[in-house]
Amino acid sequence: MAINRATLRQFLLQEYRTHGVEKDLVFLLEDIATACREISTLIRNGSFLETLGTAGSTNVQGEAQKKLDVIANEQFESHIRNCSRVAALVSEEVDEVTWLKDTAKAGDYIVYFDPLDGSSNLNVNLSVGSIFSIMQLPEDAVAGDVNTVLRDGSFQICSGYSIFGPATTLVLTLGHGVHEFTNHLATGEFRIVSRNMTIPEDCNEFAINASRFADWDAPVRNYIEDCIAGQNGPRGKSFNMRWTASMVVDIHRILTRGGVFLYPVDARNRAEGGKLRLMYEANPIAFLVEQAGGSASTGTARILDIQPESPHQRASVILGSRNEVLRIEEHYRQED
Ligand SMILES: O=P(O)(O)OC[C@H]1O[C@](O)(COP(=O)(O)O)[C@@H](O)[C@@H]1O
Ligand SMILES: [Mg+2]
Ligand SMILES: [Mg+2]
Repeated sequence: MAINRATLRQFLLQEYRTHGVEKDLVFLLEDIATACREISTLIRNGSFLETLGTAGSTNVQGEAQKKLDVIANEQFESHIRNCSRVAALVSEEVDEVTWLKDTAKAGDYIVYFDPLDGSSNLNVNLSVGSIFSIMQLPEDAVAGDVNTVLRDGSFQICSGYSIFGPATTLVLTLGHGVHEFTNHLATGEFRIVSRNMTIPEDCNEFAINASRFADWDAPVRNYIEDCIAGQNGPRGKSFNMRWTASMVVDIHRILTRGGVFLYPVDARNRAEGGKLRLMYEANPIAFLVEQAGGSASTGTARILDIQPESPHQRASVILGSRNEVLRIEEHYRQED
């Protein structure tokens, strides 16, 4: 059966013609798509390749690395190296910034990535994914200087994620809306399945790890209690809850049918500044959410305005349907 859905390449070349997206970025995104396809196959065959266990090493976050965290990182790095315009890599699984060039030329790319998101779900056959963000080197860039890669999220020219679930999905933005592709198994090509994904302003579904209830600050507790109070409560409507422990999967649901996702700073993670990482989790997702008409906040500030101080810093993450995020920000204001 002929599939008259544009391939990723056809879509990207249209972006090149319509929005002047650089040809090098088109090729880089195709390399990243290939890495995602490879990772998806390695995960599906994990039981036979014996890659489902732990690697015996820890990353800069102090987390025990899964074998597939390391393998996925290698896949990303090896495919991204095909693009001669990439100057630096920032990965969740590598402590230092990886510089691919000795001299830094303004406009060259920096790729930030979480090679495997939701890794606690790996050996229980639940969906996981990868997240990436692309920025360009500033005029005053200095190769080898970590400050060169510490740009705030509004400098992103592209971000996206892939999900390795029932289908292998790729969702991305180049600053002109959010678009979803599915990997067509017979041809191995990513083909477009949804253009201009939009998050409804209102919703009745929240995603939060409720087991941390006792650690939440008052604004989050008050917001969730109001939701759980249901029809007879201050919200006058019932809410549903979902939590998959894979951020990409929770976000994909929100981009598809609305909702709000919270991983706030709380009493247990305050010392680290939160759980999720700014450069390769919060920023890329915030760019997608804003491009889809949603909001992305720390509770007190816009995530994309945060000036980073270190490549692996964490952030409070509250994002999704605009009116819910505004309501949560109002709870923080009242607290202040
Ligand atoms: O274990 P918790 O507290 O539910 O946290 C789950 C969160 O941690 C993460 O797994 C962190 O990402 P990594 O798997 O890339 O470290 C998110 O995907 C997810 O939203
Ligand atoms: Mg992650
Ligand atoms: Mg990860």
